[in-house]
Amino acid sequence: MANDKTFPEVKTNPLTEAAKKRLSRSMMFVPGNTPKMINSADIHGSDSIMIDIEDSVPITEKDTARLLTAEALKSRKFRAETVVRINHPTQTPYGYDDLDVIVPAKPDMIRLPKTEDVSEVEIVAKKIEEVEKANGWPEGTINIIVAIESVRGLYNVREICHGPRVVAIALGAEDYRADLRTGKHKPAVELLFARQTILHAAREAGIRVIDTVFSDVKDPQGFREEVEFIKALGYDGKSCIHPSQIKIIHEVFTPDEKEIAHSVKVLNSYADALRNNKGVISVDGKMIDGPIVVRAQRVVDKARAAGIKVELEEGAEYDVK
Ligand SMILES: CC(=O)SCCNC(=O)CCNC(=O)[C@H](O)C(C)(C)COP(=O)(O)OP(=O)(O)OC[C@H]1O[C@@H](n2cnc3c(N)ncnc32)[C@H](O)[C@@H]1OP(=O)(O)O
Ligand SMILES: O=C([O-])CC(=O)C(=O)O
Ligand SMILES: [Mg+2]
Repeated sequence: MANDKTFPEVKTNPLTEAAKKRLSRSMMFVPGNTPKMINSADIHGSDSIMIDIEDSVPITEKDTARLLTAEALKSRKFRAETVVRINHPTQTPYGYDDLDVIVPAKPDMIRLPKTEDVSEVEIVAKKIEEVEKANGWPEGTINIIVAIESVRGLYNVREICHGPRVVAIALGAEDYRADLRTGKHKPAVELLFARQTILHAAREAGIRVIDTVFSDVKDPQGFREEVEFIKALGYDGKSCIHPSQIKIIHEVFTPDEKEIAHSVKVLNSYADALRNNKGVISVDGKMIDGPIVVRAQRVVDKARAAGIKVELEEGAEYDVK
């Protein structure tokens, strides 16, 4: 049973509630003109599959990719969350055609790349609303993930995060680096401001936040270090381009036994303290109070979402969003 002690409300878009229950550690890009990769994508176990009809698809293949993607979505049920990256509706001549074909195929999310202004989100949201209504689907059947890939987008990020149907945001670092006129560094100092800014805007709006791709598939150690880094910043998950990167993301983002055991101890001890009218206690020599309890509950929630059984004593559960 949930404990009735309340913590500060995290503001949320109501449409995010269903989306938030999903695991969102890994989002794998799959080029939309590669039927073989689309067909096998689900077996690799990423939390989300992002079929791309934007930059991994050449102009000559846009029509094919759009139709193949729609057909795949309509003809089979994916275990993973499905996302389709469309071409931008006003920056390219392909975006409206993408929306016409992809939205009726009912992906879980549309990814709007190179988002610079909330008005662009409104174009996508309007199309989704029309299709949902025409088909009698509940509002929020299809939501939007925006990608920030330019300085202009970054400066407008707070408003974009509050755009209609926006439930998640990602950084598109390759385009962002190009716009910034910098290159790739190790560690990626050039991305720190964007990563932090996007993260803060996402938290303020109560939406999920996913980091960019790491394109060197042959450098698993470098990849792991980057995943650990963005997790430490506060990100919910990471995009990837190759199945071999999924396991690393899940290892980093799934709480381990030690972390879970400590969180359970914190929650049980705190519930016990409250029963004894104490608001602050010590567990293993460390002070425990409200914010530490919130973090412990999030560890338990993440572990359970990943399929790990975690039991807490009566009255030690919190709804921390
Ligand atoms: C800046 C940006 O916009 S980044 C986002 C856009 N980029 C993308 O979408 C790229 C996605 N990734 C890919 O296309 C590929 O991984 C590449 C081109 C990078 C490398 O491809 P390959 O050389 O075929 O990789 P590799 O041989 O190691 O693949 C091993 C297996 O995994 C499959 N695979 C590789 N990447 C993916 C993927 N992203 N999705 C699904 N399956 C994949 C291959 O089809 C292959 O399957 P098989 O063993 O059944 O033949
Ligand atoms: O969004 C991503 O991670 C991939 C991308 O388009 C970019 O880096 O420009
Ligand atoms: Mg890009």
